[in-house]
Amino acid sequence: MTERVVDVRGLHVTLGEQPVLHGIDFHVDAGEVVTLLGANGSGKSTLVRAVAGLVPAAAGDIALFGRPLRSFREWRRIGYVPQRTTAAGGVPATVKEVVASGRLARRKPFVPASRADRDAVTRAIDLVGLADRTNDGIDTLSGGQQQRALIARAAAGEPDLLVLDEPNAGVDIRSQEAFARSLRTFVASGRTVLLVLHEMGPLASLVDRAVALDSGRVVHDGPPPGRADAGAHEGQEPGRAAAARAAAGMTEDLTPGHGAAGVPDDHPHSNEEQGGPFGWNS
Ligand SMILES: Nc1ncnc2c1ncn2[C@@H]1O[C@H](COP(=O)(O)OP(=O)(O)OP(=O)(O)O)[C@@H](O)[C@H]1O
Repeated sequence: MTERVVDVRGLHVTLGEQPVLHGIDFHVDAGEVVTLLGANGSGKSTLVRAVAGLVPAAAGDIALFGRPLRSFREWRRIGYVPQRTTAAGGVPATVKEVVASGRLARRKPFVPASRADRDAVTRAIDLVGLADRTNDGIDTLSGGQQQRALIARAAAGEPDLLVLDEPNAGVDIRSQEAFARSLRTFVASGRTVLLVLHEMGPLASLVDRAVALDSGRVVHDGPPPGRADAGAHEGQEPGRAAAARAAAGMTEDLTPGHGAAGVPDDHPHSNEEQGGPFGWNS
């Protein structure tokens, strides 16, 4: 049976005085790539932050890898990349140092990095296509490259679930494509991804399922918008997805012509990169 990696039931979240999520039911199964979509302020970041244990639930339940959040301790199984932050942060650090910091949860305290730690860092840097920038200062990288370094930092911990909040926001198309390639390698090893997106862009062919939020409620859970079977999923009558999409304020960017339609043959689960050059299976 497929493992349920994220299981959210009846989740309510209130921030300050404001109710933000209103009874969210939502799940991610092992090996899935699930995207959260929706207009600004619909609650996407709040939902992933709740899943990452960063904001408390007012009501409802969240389970990770089959364990209730309150007793979940295996945080090293989760790599979380928050919404765009600068990787530099005023600290003079190289790409390698930033990425290596993502390995700390796997290391024993006060013991030098093992061969496995060093290899994991090298693989993560390769994964996001920054091998030629390994020893460069993080502040010399473009915004998109810094974002890739943060993704590599999350990947260095070899998580089973990668949670990414708008990894492509403000990122140049070259970095978006590099990220899509690295994500394809990551999911080819059966790992799981939950990500917030505004536009699917080069990631369209990787996404298995889209969950759209509108004002803190789920209004669509099924094939990504624009895909041929969208709206005919889980008993939804055709056309409902389009209505949900409109309600969620989604634009034509998510519709055919922007890559969401016509899923190419190189879908991750049948991908020639199976196992990957970076050893995600190891
Ligand atoms: N710390 C906070 N205190 C009070 N309200 C907040 C807080 N953080 C977010 N909100 C509100 O919660 C709602 C959902 O915000 P959230 O950031 O989750 O939406 P989003 O869908 O991720 O938006 P965006 O696409 O702009 O990032 C918004 O109305 C926002 O103003």
